[in-house]
Amino acid sequence: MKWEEWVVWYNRIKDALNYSIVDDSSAATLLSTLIKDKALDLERLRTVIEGKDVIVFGAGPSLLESLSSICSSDPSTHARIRSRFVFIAADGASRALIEHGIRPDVVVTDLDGDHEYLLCADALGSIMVVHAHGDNINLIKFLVPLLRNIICTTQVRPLHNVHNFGGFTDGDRAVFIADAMGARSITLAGMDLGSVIGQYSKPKPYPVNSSVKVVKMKFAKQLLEHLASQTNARLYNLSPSSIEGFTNIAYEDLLQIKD
Ligand SMILES: Nc1ncnc2c1ncn2[C@@H]1O[C@H](COP(=O)(O)OP(=O)(O)OP(=O)(O)O)[C@@H](O)[C@H]1O
Ligand SMILES: Nc1nc2c(c(=O)[nH]1)N=C(CO)CN2
Ligand SMILES: [Mg+2]
Repeated sequence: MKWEEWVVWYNRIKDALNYSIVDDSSAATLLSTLIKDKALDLERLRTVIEGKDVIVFGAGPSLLESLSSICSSDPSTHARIRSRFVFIAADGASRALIEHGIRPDVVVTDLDGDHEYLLCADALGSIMVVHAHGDNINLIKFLVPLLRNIICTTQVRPLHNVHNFGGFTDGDRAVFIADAMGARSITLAGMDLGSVIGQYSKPKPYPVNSSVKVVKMKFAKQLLEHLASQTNARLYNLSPSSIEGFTNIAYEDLLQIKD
């Protein structure tokens, strides 16, 4: 999504959730300064995703069912899925993948997922797409120096080494990133959205089913439906949620996705 289009969404989200553009911008500048030229070249991410079929794993209640289906498949099916699809984990979902013995190819995070599993994913070689905002400045200071395979994003105006592909929550931002990197198809798993917050969405400083989280999920759904109206990528959804433009499919259909 181009900046001119994204800034309209950003202002809507900022106003609804009372975010500070000053704090969001300070976080981006901090991340840019911390990372200097340590960030991975964007071509590294494009090489992983361009022309490929991607699964974006969110931390919703249906995540475990999708992972169990993948892991309980016969070995040849499991191997075919693993070789054909790029696995992108949205923050807290990275813990579920690693617990199931699956290394995410990419993790999209604002660093409020389980730190042990974020650091583990980085150590396993996952590309860590780290998002800066006004409410994770301390997490940036603590975790970014510990990460090796890092690409940076912001939700305000991009900098030379901090990108803005659009998207708001880790899950929908992951879809925007996959689309920007030229994914052939994007399938959602664990992207239930709605008001029931999945167990892998690490407890934040608010009760799990808070109104804030529900507002975030609403914006995520609106953004995904907007992306669906613009992208050339084929869009599918293993989650039970209904997201306009994403075709609901059963796990058994996953390998039937045509290019
Ligand atoms: N029902 C759900 N519960 C939790 N996460 C969900 C759900 N449906 C979709 N997701 C996706 O999984 C991602 C999990 O990441 P994470 O728990 O870190 O949330 P987040 O984006 O950082 O939001 P928050 O700031 O509230 O933590 C979310 O960004 C969201 O897009
Ligand atoms: N300022 C601010 N921005 C965000 C926040 C948040 O809590 N505060 N949470 C997000 C979810 O990934 C994305 N962006
Ligand atoms: Mg997060």
